[in-house]
Amino acid sequence: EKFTVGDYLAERLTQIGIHQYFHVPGDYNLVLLDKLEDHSDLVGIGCANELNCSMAAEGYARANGPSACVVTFSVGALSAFNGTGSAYSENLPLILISGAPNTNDFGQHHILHHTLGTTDFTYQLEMAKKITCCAVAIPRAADAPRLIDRALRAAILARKPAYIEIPCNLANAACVRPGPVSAVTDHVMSDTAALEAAGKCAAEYLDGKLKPVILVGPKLRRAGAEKELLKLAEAMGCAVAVQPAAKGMFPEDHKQFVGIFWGQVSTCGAESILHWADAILCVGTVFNDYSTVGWTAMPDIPLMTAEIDHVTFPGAHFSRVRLAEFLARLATQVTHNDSTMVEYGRLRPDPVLVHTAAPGDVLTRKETSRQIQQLVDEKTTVFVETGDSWFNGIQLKLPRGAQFEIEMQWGHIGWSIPAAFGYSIRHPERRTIIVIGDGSFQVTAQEVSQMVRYNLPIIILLMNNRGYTIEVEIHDGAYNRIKNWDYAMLIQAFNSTDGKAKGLRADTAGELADAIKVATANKGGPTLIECTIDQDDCSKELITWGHFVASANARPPKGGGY
Ligand SMILES: Cc1ncc(Cn2nnc(CCOP(=O)(O)OP(=O)(O)O)c2C)c(N)n1
Ligand SMILES: [Mg+2]
Repeated sequence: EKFTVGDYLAERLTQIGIHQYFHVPGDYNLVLLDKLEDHSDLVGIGCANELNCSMAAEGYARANGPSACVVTFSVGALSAFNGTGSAYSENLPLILISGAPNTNDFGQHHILHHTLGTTDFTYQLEMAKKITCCAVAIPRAADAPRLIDRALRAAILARKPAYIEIPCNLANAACVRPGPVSAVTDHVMSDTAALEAAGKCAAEYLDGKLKPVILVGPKLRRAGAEKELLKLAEAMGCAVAVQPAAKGMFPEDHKQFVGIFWGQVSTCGAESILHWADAILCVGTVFNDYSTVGWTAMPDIPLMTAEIDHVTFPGAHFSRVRLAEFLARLATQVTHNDSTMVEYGRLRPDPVLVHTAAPGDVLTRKETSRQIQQLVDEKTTVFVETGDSWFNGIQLKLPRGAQFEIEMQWGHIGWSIPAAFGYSIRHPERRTIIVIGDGSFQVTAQEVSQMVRYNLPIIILLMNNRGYTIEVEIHDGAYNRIKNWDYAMLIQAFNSTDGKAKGLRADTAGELADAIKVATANKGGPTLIECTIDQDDCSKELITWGHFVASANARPPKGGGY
């Protein structure tokens, strides 16, 4: 049996830990899909469209590390670019694989279907170069091993997406078998001298401070350094705050957890201790306009930042220092200093009494959050979608083991439906819950049908506040109104004759409680619960945050702009 380029790719994908890949077929990738399907350790998962396919791969990557999305040329890839952009901005090694025109058509002035109708087919590779850390197009079968290995290795080292373009007549072309996978997966370890120096300098720097704290950012998990961070935090004994995009990356039941630091919309009084500190060790942090509440919550002291592959603090920079190794090294050298925890003990806000609505009460956002909170246990992963769901989700208390997924950097509405689907394909043993607004749901609703097909008991809490409320709070206009759907009924449509999904609607607190009982009992498929809440029932955090983001967007151009 001839070993081919498609077999080479299939073998490498399984070797780097991918066992399910997401695809939408098209005539430029059918032979390639045959090859991937032939591999005994690979399972192809079909999606309704390439946007959702790429977002499913993005969600799979959150659970697995590497992930793969296989699409057809141009009409497929350009939609998949959106999930690729999400993977880039969220630091996930998604491998975007696209079929491409027959090599005999290149340079022959042939006009081909699915292309722009010109004889230049290079535009897709050029675009892919901008949104990946490595983009390759295989020109001949002999080049396939070198180029495929280069792209996969780049993605794994950088935790960024890579792009591989395979002409439709090369997938089945003869190819050599791959060499040891360590050539692709072995990490570049820290430079020992740099690691040594960084640990020593950082320990001295922190020793010179009276009240150091740690701020955890979303790149911590991408660097695989959560365990080392926990050890360092316990060695220091200081307060640990978490950025909203990193929620769940430090245990919230830990005695040193002081809340989500998000400026004026922080939780548990985290901002009070961040502002009191005289040193902030920022681990994998991302300070963007949303996480700094329109630039109003940038810490105002010089920062010490530990990144995936370097460390900097006032007067120092150390390259080639891998985050996990740096944190482990520092934990052995740092002096215990719990001054910020002592102070936090005096600042910690009193626990808020959460009101329990009566069963007949009209359903509110707060009551919905209270009931969702009861669903979250150590085996639960909560996906929160762009919208007021961000603010409601951030308030959830995560028990040890509970996971939280959010897409605050890319912020593509609708991401959570396909992403949670992809995540759940990799972690069917976890309870996956999605908290999503009506506007976002309308973007990618089709992928609920894959949850039906694969009998995934995902619970979707659809917060129907009749429109784009997060946008209303930033800047309102008629464009923020949308057509309402019968969301519960839509789920019946996805069932057709054989599905096990349930679509429910809750107008009162009692109906929500009953619906949640039905959802947790429904093991054969997804359950969507449409929570009808008042259009103005949105979090005060969103309103506050919206004001600052709106004014950040409204800053006039420098020098009058002409
Ligand atoms: C792909 C994409 N297109 C447009 C936007 C802008 N945007 N951000 N949030 C929204 C509205 C979200 O509305 P919902 O999901 O209903 O959420 P809430 O009403 O805020 O609970 C838009 C239209 C976006 N974030 N992503
Ligand atoms: Mg809405």
